[in-house]
Amino acid sequence: MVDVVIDIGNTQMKWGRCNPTGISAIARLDRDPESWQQQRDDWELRPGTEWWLASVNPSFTEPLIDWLTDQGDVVHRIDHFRQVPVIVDVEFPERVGIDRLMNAAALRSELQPGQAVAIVDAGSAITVDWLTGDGRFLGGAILPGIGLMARALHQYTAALPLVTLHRAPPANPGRNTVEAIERGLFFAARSGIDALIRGYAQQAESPRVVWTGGYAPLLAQEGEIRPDLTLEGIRRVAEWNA
Ligand SMILES: Nc1ncnc2c1ncn2[C@@H]1O[C@H](COP(=O)(O)OP(=O)(O)O)[C@@H](O)[C@H]1O
Ligand SMILES: CC(C)(COP(=O)(O)O)[C@@H](O)C(=O)NCCC(=O)O
Ligand SMILES: [K+]
Repeated sequence: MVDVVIDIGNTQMKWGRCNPTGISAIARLDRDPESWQQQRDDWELRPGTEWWLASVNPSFTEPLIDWLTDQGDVVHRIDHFRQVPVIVDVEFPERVGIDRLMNAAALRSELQPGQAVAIVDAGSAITVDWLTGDGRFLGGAILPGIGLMARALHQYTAALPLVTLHRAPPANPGRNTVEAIERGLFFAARSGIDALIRGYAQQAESPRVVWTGGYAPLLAQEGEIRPDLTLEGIRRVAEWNA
């Protein structure tokens, strides 16, 4: 059974309540067990609930697994590329973040021969990955996410404030420090992603572009936003492995 899927990233964990055909509800949670209890109650989960979990952040994961086990639940982990129905064509398949492979798994059944997919996951880090039309994951790029860049600028300089990016800034020159940082954060991310997709595309037909992650709505231009892409990949891999 696949009752709930969990995607544990470096900033947040996402829970997806599953029904036989897909994900019917999503919750974003932090490290606080009280919020887990609240969500478990809201979804009326009973002891024996089966959870399928993929994580890139062990410090988040162990306390959650202990807590779920204490509730009488069953936790299955997806933590190996061999559980995933894509060919992982990189130097060290076992080192690829499992979230990146879950995104690829989510798209596996939608692939069209000859049409590659660029997968942009904009969370704590940004990943820009390449999945061929015949289901090969070819790797990609990892760059700092917007929040991470903002914190780095603040933490490693004397004068720069911590800036939160709420909306896409225009490309005119910023007339104060905050405006200047907003432009820097946004265009570093967007232009980097653009350049990568264009670069990859020189080797193939122009790709389909699929966006996910907390910052996808801010950054996405062409292509589709799929907020639950990673959870959907976990659900599919869980169904294959259950
Ligand atoms: N609608 C949103 N819901 C949740 N997080 C959001 C949203 N919009 C932007 N964010 C930001 O996205 C980040 C989390 O993105 P996410 O993809 O969940 O990261 P990760 O997988 O690395 O934990 C947070 O820093 C949060 O500030
Ligand atoms: C690149 C990541 C940090 C992204 O994590 P996220 O931003 O989703 O929290 C994660 O996929 C990871 O830890 N990867 C391991 C190295 C690799 O993918 O090659
Ligand atoms: K990410």
